[in-house]
This record gives sequence, C-alpha cells and structure tokens, in this order.
Amino acid sequence: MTNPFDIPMTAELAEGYGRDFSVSAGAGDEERVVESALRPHSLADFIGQPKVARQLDLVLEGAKRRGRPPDHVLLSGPPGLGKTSLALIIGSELGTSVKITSGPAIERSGDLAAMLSNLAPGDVLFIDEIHRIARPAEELLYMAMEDFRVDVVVGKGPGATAIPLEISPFTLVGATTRAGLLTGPLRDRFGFVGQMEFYEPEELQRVLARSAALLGVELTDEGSAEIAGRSRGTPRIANRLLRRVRDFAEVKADGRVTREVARAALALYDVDELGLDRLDRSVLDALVTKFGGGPVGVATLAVAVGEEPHTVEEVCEPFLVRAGLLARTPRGRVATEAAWRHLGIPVPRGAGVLGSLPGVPHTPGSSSETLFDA
Ligand SMILES: Nc1ncnc2c1ncn2[C@@H]1O[C@H](COP(=O)(O)OP(=O)(O)OP(=O)(O)O)[C@@H](O)[C@H]1O
Ligand SMILES: [Mg+2]
Repeated sequence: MTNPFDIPMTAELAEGYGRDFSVSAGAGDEERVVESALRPHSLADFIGQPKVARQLDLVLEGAKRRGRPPDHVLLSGPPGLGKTSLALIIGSELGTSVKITSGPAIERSGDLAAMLSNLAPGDVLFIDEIHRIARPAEELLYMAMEDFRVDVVVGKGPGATAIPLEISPFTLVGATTRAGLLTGPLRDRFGFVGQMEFYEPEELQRVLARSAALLGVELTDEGSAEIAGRSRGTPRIANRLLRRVRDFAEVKADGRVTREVARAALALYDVDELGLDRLDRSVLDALVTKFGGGPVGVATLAVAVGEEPHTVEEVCEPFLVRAGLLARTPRGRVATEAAWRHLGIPVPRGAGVLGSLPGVPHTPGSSSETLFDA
C-alpha cells in the first residue's frame, strides 16, 4: 500500500481500519446512528435524483391540495442512494407521522394487521426491504392498500372466520434494492414508482459540502472532488469516506480536507481511484484469475471470495456493472476488458472476456434496474 505520509497506525486511524474498512454501500448498525444526523429532512434539502424528486413533489402537492393521502410509493435502487431518507421526507412534507418496519420483520400476517390497524388517518407506513415480506402478509397488504381494510382470521381450520376490519387511509412507502423480486400484484398497487439512480460526481460534491458543514469539517473543492470521484455514485459512501478522511486530516494534517489529504487518506484505507474496495477487487480478481474471466455463477464466485452470494450480488455487483467492469449474462458473471486492465493484468486472447462473447450486450452505465433483473 502506498502511503505518501508514511504514518504509523494510530488509535484513531485503527478504529476505522480494524473494522475491515469497507466502502461497500451497505450500512452497519453503528453507521445508521451517524447517518440519521446527516439525513436531509425536506425535498428542498434532498440533493440529486432530479426526476424522482420532481415527480414526488407533484404527487405530494396534489395530495395536499385534495386533502387526501397520496398514492402508495415504491422507491427502488441500490443501497445508500437515499430511499429511507426520501421515505422520511414524504412524512415530513405531508406533516404526518411515519411508522417504520421492514419486510423481514413482518413474519406473520397478524403482525402486519396489528400495525395497520394502529395507523392514524394519513399516516405513512414505511416498509423497508419490502421484497422480503412473507407471502401471507403480502396478501393482507394488497387488500389494505386497495380498500383500506384487512381481514382478521379468527380460529383455525374449517371453523375459522374472517372478520373484516376497517383501517385508516394511509400511504404505504416501500423501499427495495431488488424491485425485480417484487410480485406483480404488489408492484401494481403502487401508484408511484421512483427508480433511484447513482449520483453524478457533481451531486456528490454537493452532498459532501452539506455533510462537511454539518460535521464542522473544512473541505476544499479539490478535496471534495477527490472524495466524490471515489464514492461509487453513492451518498452513503461519500459521507463515510468524508468521515474517514476527516479522521486523517485531524490526526495527520491541520484538519483541512485538501486534495492531498484526501488522496493520502483514501490510499491508506485501500480505496482505489474508481472507489473499489477490498471486497470489490477480490471479486474481480477471483473472476479474472480463478475463472479466466468467466462466465461463472454468482454462488461460485461468492464462495471463492468467502462472501454470501447476496452480498456479492447486491453490494458489489451493481457498481462493478455500472463501472463497466463486470457483466451479468445468462451464463454467469463475465469480466470485461476494463476489469483486466484495472487489475493491471494483460487481457488474454479468447478468454471469457466480454466482447469476445457473442451476443452479450455490453452496457456500462445502464440503469441499475435492468441490471437487477438480469
Ligand atoms: N439526496 C441526498 N442528499 C443528501 N444526503 C443523502 C442523499 N441521499 C442519501 N443521503 C445520505 O446517505 C445516507 C444513506 O441514505 P439512505 O439511508 O436514505 O439510503 P437507502 O437508499 O435507504 O439505503 P439502504 O438501501 O441501505 O437502506 C443518509 O444518511 C444520508 O445522509
Ligand atoms: Mg434504507
């Protein structure tokens, strides 16, 4: 690892380092606490996502004028792009309270029925990871979304009866990293679907400027450009890198985050120019060196790097695909020529390198949704 400042490991730096510092977009429990301090609280404060923000603004404004809760909203896209933030903003823009739960937390339909019947008129119910909701609960949700009614089943077997129960009109906001896994009937019941896109570097610089002000960090334009360029189009990662670079700036420099400080800190934390971290690089490296560039199944690839397939699939791949380093094909994962070049390995002739494979579309930068469904 190159370390231009040649610094010894200090307690402050080790704190970030020891936890196997990662720039993957998923958030740990500890991070969620820090994040809530940096969340935007209104649509005006929400940076980027111009399409979703404008459309949502209209949906909310229309509902406010009619004095009725807006249509149910589905927000989909890779981790860390602001789905939870937007869900909370919907509540605050409407001036209603937001009840929060998640798909995996709803194991039985009774849990959901209880939650629904406790909603006050106009409340927002936010279900994170809605693609992981249990099937019976999902069926209950259909009726609740459509008719503001649930059937509570009393008793078991042939003697069981369904008692219809009115619930208050509410707005469901669902968030998912895997819209492709949602069943058709559930998806159809959302009146508005917002597809979150990766952020442009310029937008991430605005996110960073805002966070730096909130954290009381002095950040130069070049410093923020350096961090933005390695944040994988993701505000969560931008904020995370900013905190790590701040540590470095405070311990090793005068506290100001300049380009030099950002570069040195990011090199120390093993974040490369594209923003790939250790796990991303080991996925690429395994694909290229162990499997000759593929095609290889995601489960095999995950075993090779000692990770869960869904982590590789949901956390690493969206960005590797977007960066044009990896392609998801019907036959498995394939490394592109850019991947070999990025790893500094000569591109072999006729290996499973994308481009030499007939009929494989090469679509770097295409919308994440089509990639998820691949
Ligand atoms: N548009 C934005 N403007 C400013 N900050 C943002 C924006 N979007 C996200 N962030 C920051 O990124 C962090 C992560 O956002 P959020 O938790 O909303 O992502 P998410 O899409 O819900 O992720 P996950 O899929 O992991 O739940 C937030 O704490 C917030 O500070
Ligand atoms: Mg979230």
